[in-house]
Amino acid sequence: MSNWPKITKENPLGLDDPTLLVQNGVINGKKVNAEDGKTFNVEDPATGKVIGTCPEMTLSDTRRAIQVAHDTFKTFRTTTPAQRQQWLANFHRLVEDNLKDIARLIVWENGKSWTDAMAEATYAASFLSWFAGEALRSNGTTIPCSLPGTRNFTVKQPVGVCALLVPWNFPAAMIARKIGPVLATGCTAVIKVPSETPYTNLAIMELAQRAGVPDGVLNVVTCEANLQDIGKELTTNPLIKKVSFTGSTRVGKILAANASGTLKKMSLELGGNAPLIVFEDADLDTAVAGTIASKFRGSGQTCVCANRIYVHDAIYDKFASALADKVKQFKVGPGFDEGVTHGPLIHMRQADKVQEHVDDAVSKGAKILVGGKRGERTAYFPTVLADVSTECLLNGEETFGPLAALIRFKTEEEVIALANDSEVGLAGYFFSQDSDRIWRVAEALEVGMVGANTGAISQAVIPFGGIKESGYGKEGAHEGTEEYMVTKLITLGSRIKK
Ligand SMILES: NC(=O)c1ccc[n+]([C@@H]2O[C@H](COP(=O)([O-])OP(=O)(O)OC[C@H]3O[C@@H](n4cnc5c(N)ncnc54)[C@H](O)[C@@H]3O)[C@@H](O)[C@H]2O)c1
Ligand SMILES: O=CCCC(=O)O
Repeated sequence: MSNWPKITKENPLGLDDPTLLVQNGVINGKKVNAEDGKTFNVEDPATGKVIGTCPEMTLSDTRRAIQVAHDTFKTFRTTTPAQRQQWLANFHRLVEDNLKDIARLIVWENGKSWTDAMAEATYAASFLSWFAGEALRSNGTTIPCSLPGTRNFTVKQPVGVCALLVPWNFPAAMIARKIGPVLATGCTAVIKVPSETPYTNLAIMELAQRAGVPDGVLNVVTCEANLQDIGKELTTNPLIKKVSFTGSTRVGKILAANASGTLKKMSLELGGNAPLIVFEDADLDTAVAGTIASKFRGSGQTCVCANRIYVHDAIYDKFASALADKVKQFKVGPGFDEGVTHGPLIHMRQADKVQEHVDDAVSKGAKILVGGKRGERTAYFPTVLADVSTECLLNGEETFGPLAALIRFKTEEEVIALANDSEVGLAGYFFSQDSDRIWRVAEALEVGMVGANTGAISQAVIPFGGIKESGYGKEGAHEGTEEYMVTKLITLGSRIKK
């Protein structure tokens, strides 16, 4: 069955609800253009065709959005948890009702396959339902006193105005993971959406408004050329009290340096370079399925994608051939095409990087088992490389593309050292049926998240985030709510007895 939407002049992206295509920023609940009227183009990565425009918002537009979020915080912080839970529950229902349109927007601007896009839309909705519950769980504590005649309490309060900088690789799920706790805790936000994928973000904002979220709580800035100035404003303006960024480690460091001037609370979900280890005692089918789930999601453009795949010498050839057989069955093409399993990459430079990593590995002795070449425009054929050396570029930086690089190892000690030899530590995976080894390796891997006998870890209920240069702070789970709150101590004395 083809997933191509029915396109007309009035409904150029073929949405069931064409009013979900919003081509404006949002300030104080109003759809706005840039103050100077400038726009930038949004393209379909599969064809390079322009699918619409968005305002090239400016520094003064951004300052206006920040002021509105600041003013709105004064009242929004006083709303009850039950009221905010209701807004989030309505919002969740509206996203569920419009999953197909959200998936269509993801395919149009990010390029994902239809199956991947539907999975992302569903994943996005799950954050709203989780954080609807979290709105009711912002409990403080009572603490036994060590000072006579006093009592200690803590209360959780919203941190204030948040700057949310979201990436293009999960245009629905990442904004949902950040605005869920903003709404649950009573914060307000200015959201800088990526120039590659603004429409999915803006459709979700439209649904938030329809769910009853008050004007001024969620404000959206769209920009392309003005990115650096706006990024700086959002991380230096004193009215902003928290910054949450998902993107590259390079940009995360710039933003953290900016934010240090006013000591903002920060969450950074940055690059990964995930090791995936297949031990000699792994169940082969589980290991192959887990590797595919981890490596090829979003055509490899996921921060938790396996990047270095270490396979024990004793099962190396069997594993390599089983993985290659599965990858040969993938179909690459525009995300709406029938049977397409993997869409194009987001940019030409992303496809160039995959080619660079393949060429480098081959020049150092790797063999191409499948793929190893580009498709139409930004597309890259899912690739399996065998006999990859530990000296290749991909050992030091994530490919962020559909390249499975198989590296041979002989001992557990050796492979743990290789896996941990990285500046980043977001996710790590391994496959083994030995329960002692499962605990030993899970505890030894220097990462924020471990998948043992699975390649799929992402859920709204888990504390998602890394260590080392993969950043700090967690998203999702109760930890993800805590990131948007501050703990205030109240010590209550009693009247002195005469
Ligand atoms: N952790 C993730 O989920 C994630 C997402 C996207 C990209 N990446 C990493 O980044 C690499 C390159 O992707 P890219 O070319 O989009 O990366 P990039 O570093 O240019 O940009 C990453 C994100 O940061 C934003 N950004 C860039 N400069 C900014 C600034 N000065 N102020 C504020 N925001 C800014 C961009 O809009 C984008 O959303 C990928 O190969 C991958 O390693 C990681
Ligand atoms: O790539 C960033 C996040 C992906 C995920 O939540 O699984």
